[in-house]
Amino acid sequence: MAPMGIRLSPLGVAVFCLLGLGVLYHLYSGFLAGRFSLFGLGTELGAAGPAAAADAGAVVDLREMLAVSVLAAVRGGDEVRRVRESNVLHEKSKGKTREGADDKMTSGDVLSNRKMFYLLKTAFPSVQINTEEHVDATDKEVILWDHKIPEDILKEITTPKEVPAESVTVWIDPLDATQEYTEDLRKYVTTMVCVAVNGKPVLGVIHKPFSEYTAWAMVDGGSNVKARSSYNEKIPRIIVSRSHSGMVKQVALQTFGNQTTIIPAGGAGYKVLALLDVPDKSQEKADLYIHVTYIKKWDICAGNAILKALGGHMTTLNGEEISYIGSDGIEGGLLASIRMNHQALVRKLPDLEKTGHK
Ligand SMILES: Nc1ncnc2c1ncn2[C@@H]1O[C@H](COP(=O)(O)O)[C@@H](OP(=O)(O)O)[C@H]1O
Ligand SMILES: [Mg+2]
Repeated sequence: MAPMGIRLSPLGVAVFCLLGLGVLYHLYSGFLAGRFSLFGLGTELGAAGPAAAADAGAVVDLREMLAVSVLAAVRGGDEVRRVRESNVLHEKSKGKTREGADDKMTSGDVLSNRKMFYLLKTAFPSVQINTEEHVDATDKEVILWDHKIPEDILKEITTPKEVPAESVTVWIDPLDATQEYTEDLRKYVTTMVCVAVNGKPVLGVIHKPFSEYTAWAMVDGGSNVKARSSYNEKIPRIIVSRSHSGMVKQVALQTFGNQTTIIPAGGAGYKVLALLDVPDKSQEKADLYIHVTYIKKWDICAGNAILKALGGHMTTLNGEEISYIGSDGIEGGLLASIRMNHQALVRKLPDLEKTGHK
């Protein structure tokens, strides 16, 4: 304690205050410098790790994301086509599915993945991107987007649609129907991009590299594809997996009767397009898409977004909506329909857990 009777000099107090302010300034400017350097590193950290590393208040425009997603699907598709035409696929197995099928990968998957991932990551460094194939950080490719939004998108979606970057999850499937790709069944092959906002599918792109057809849609935005004018709800033609079918045929026939036509086909993207009015000649048409085995979110998110944008539905077989955040896969099978009473279809289907049809 200061002894009694000592008087504080006003000059001393002023010097003391100035020193204090200096210390505070020093500390605070260091903090700000740290913040700014983190912003500068946003791209680097974002590419290597979670989106949380980038700036927290960033927003992204979904219309721009759609433009880049279409470009990514087309560029990825160019790789898919180039590798197939070279006939050097470097096919290998990543492991087995739960049912014991080979989970295949080719150079087409890897090179398409690289193009698609880096195009999206460079344009939107702060968003979370989940992709089917491993991204090799040492084999980075910076592909710049020219910031041009194609006319057909501008015509349908007339205003920007901004959302917080941290609410966005992108799902990339660089080559859907890899099994069929290795068998040279080209019509089934697609590349897909999906954008989910808070786990809800909002933007979907499905591109067919061999017929150069692209379908895109944004929920509450617009689309370049539409539903067909009629569907057969009573005796539907049902499109199902040809290489991961499980008990799907039994489930379909048990639910809709023996008159029902079952169309085995490759690729989840192809099967969603089968429900729509697609001009591509190699595209079969169906009324329903059913899948009963485990499936990954990059296989289904784009189709889910497109169906939703057009007023259709994609749910688990129990009718539950699928959340596109968190785990990579879904357990409850898949039912996709459009212009039908989806919940009535769900009620018709047997409970797979009880019937042992899973
Ligand atoms: N039981 C399962 N386990 C893992 N992946 C599955 C699966 N059933 C389907 N898929 C994947 O879902 C996509 C569509 O399957 P299908 O053609 O059999 O309908 C394929 O994606 P990829 O080709 O992208 O791997 C396939 O690998
Ligand atoms: Mg797939």
